[in-house]
Amino acid sequence: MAKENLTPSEYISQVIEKVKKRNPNEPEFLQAVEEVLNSLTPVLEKHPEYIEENLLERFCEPERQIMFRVPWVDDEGKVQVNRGFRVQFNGAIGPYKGGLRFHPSVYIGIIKFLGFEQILKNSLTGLPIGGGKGGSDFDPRGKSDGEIMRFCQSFMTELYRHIGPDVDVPAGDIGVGAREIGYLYGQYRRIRGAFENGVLTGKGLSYGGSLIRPEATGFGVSYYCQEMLKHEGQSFEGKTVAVSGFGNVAWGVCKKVEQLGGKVVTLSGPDGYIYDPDGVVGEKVDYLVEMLNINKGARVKDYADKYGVQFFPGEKPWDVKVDIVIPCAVQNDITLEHAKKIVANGVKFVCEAANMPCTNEAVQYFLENGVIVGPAKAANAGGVATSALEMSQNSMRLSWTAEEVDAKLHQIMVNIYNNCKKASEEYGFGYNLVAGANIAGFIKVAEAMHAQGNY
Ligand SMILES: N=C(CCC(=O)O)C(=O)O
Repeated sequence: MAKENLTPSEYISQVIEKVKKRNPNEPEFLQAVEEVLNSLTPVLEKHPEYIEENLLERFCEPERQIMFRVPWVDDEGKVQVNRGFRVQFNGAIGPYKGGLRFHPSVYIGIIKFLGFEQILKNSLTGLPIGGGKGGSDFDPRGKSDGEIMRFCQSFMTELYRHIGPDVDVPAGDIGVGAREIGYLYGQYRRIRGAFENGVLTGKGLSYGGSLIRPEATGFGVSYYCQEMLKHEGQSFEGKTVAVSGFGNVAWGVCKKVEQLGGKVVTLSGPDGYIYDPDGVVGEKVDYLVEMLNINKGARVKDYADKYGVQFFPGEKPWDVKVDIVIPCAVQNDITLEHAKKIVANGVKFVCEAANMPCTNEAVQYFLENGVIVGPAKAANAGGVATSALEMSQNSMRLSWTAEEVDAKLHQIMVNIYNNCKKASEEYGFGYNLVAGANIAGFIKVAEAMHAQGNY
């Protein structure tokens, strides 16, 4: 059928079928695409030209997918080989921008789901940044500092030819923290022969990093969740929060939730979860920073042993009766079964801090049962937004204070929340932040793609 004869929903179904066929065995990428496209029918009703110019199929196909070999030498002198990726998904509104994930689970499908989400997330920040993502199946856990450095140097020896401050600006994600960014940037500068510190974000303060960037994702999701609570006439004051993960994002959430009057009572890792009824507060939040050093092979059980709290081996924290759930670990952390337990516990707020932490079935169940869901592409945009603020500081060759950056971050998150709410209402979804985020994020990119011609 010619495109112009398709209804919006027929066109969306056709695009989803093509994405399935073109990207077999990439379930996470397909999950991300279906979740977004199924919100866009009213947008296509308003913009039939997007069907005529097949904009949606272009939106779901990365502009560029780069894959490369990463050989490196371990401490025993043996040559190891990993695979590196960079997906430059959509550059219509700015240079590609997105993290690097170093984790054994990484394959092209993971990078494409992350890159696809990043397009909409970066658009929602209101800042001029396109969507991209990269990484490797390299496992940093248990590696020495020297092995991490040699891997990063080899990874950048390939990646540098594809990136630049106005081309593609990588940053951290799972397994890539300030240390890795430092080694990556050092190799980039050595090869490029130019300072160009705007090429990576999450840098150390001594060479152009931004204050608040380490805390930004956790702070941002807390600000977004605060707006969700305000809409119901509530606040974090006296609230208990269940968090999964115990990395950088969880740390920022613990710190900001405490500042806002609440307390996080669970943390989780691959080994299980802890329950601390007194809350992960005060110096216990600082201990999280120590645990962040993955080289120590840190386990969340270490927290339970240190503070004498309950540890539940091999389990997830979704049985715990709390007021708010904020998943900060990995994709598909909350399944439909978990969602049923969370609803049965009377939880009314789920705010996604990790990327795609709930299955589509879990999100649907939450929405059907009166739970307010803050979607990851909106709620966890504080990290990349602060990365863009780092880029701004680098371009101007100046540094803002922590208070200035935190205030800008807070305002960005309030704007994102308001735009999600407004888009949802305007396009007939009522108060549905999930649909609103997809619509608000898509509209700006679609307008830019339309204006730039149908390539
Ligand atoms: N890992 C990040 C941050 C990416 C960035 O700061 O460019 C994300 O937005 O998922």
